[in-house]
Amino acid sequence: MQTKPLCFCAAGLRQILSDVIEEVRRSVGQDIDGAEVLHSLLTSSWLQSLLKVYECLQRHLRESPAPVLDYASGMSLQVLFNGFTPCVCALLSAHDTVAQKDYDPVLPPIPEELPEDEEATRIVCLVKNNQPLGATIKRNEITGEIFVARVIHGGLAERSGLLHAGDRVIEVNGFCVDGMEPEQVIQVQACSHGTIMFKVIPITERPVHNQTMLYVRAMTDYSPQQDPSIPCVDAGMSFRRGDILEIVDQTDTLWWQAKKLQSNSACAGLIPSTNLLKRKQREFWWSQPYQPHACTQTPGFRRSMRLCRRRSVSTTQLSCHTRCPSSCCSSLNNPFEEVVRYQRHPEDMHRLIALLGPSGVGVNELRRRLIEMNPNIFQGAVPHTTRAPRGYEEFGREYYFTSRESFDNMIYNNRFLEYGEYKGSLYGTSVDAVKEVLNNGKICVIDVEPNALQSLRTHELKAFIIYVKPPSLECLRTTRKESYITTNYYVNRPFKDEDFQEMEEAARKMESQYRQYFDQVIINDELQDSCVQLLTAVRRSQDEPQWVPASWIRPTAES
Ligand SMILES: Nc1ncnc2c1ncn2[C@@H]1O[C@H](COP(=O)(O)OP(=O)(O)OP(=O)(O)O)[C@@H](O)[C@H]1O
Repeated sequence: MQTKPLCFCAAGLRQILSDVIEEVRRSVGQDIDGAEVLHSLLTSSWLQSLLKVYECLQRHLRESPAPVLDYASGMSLQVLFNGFTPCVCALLSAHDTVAQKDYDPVLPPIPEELPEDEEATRIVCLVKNNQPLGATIKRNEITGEIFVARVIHGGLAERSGLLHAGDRVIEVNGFCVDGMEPEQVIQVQACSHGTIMFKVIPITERPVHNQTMLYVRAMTDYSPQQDPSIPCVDAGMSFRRGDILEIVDQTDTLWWQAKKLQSNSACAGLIPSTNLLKRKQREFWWSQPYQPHACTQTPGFRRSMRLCRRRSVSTTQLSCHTRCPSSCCSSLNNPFEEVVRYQRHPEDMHRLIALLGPSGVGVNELRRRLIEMNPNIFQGAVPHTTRAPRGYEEFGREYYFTSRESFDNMIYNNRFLEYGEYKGSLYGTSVDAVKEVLNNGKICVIDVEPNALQSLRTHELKAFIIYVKPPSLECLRTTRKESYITTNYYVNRPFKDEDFQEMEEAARKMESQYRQYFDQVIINDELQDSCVQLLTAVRRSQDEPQWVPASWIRPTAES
């Protein structure tokens, strides 16, 4: 191979590389062992990119900007005199900082007296810049030694790569911490503002963690401020039901590290693990005085006769344990629901659209308008009833008229998403009625009571749940001036202030219990705007990736 003088200018490097490639290419032709692999390596795009980066750096070194003056701040007085703003003075001062290369943090000198077992210790200096350290400590109660308990993902300590869980801390800012309480150690480190120096004995064998990516939907609320058992309140992360969390570390069986998807913080926070949260919830549940089951206190029964759903929940015989998704039971079972990103394939069945909201908010109005907008695309599900058909009604159009016996059979076989009794007749929306619409390639739009949510959230229907929320009282008064409310007695009358207050109260309860299931919230202020929002949400649900329970996609996985 021909050799060239080693020249580190970019063009020289590129020349060397192309010579080498040419040489290797010839060897490929001669069938020399390994030449093919080498050739593909040298021609790989990443090597070319690396070379480009190198070229850029070289160019920057050659053309590095030179300071205009050594001390430009001297011009400030002149600038001020001429009426320029302090911003210009600040610019000049920044110029000087760069010109004098005065931007490196000033670190304290490394102590001269190093202990004999010097190899075992490490001095770590971190520039805090008002950020939290991103590590927690613990004390060995027998020896009094202080250890790094955990390093928070994305925090200062982790980014430095110098502190690890299990490292023994000997000194902080020159203070020996052996025998100190963790709170005292925190006090010492809290006192330092610029830099902080640790003397540590690094852990000898750092465990290797193969963390898999895990995303969950919180099914409960959590606040570190209200949890006396959290190892470090400041490192804790609060979350609300419905938040999507990325679990970044499950090393500790009790305290996980997580990031909130909606937040743009690079730093993770501590949250209780599933098992710990379950334990806390059980303890809390047992500590509460007896209250009637929340499932029997469903807020805001609807007044309209949509399926007569308002109807006595007591007659629906729904088993709370299997069906009620409210916070009182299902979150006790599972405080986190594993979720995955799901994008419906254009050839797959559409996702079921389910609307819910407090009575009178306009769920039915919005549903009706959506279907009217394009009946070829949107359709409701035909309900079943045991009542006799009226003159104008047709089987399969208004209702599927059925005998009490076959209705009971359907209940027994779990074929209803929801059902209830009104004036001695049974009414219900069946899974098959929904599937019939979906199988015809249409988007099925139904409105439901919160009790039905669990039965909609299945692999089969993949319901997208839209919560219709009332706007402020003020806005309700102005937007509903011309509207009529349907009362329990089928009387239409104008809305009163009490109706709005009742609606807001029902909304508050519904949100506090079921928020975790809402895929979208629409505030129904101006009807026209709400319709547009609904249409957009429905389109997004069908065409854009959404978070759905992992069990829908991997039906065998535990959700
Ligand atoms: N944004 C809005 N602005 C003005 N009027 C509205 C708006 N939304 C709904 N309405 C009117 O409010 C009344 C109640 O609406 P709707 O029947 O849809 O309520 P609902 O949520 O289905 O509750 P219920 O089941 O108890 O009837 C209707 O007269 C409807 O036209």
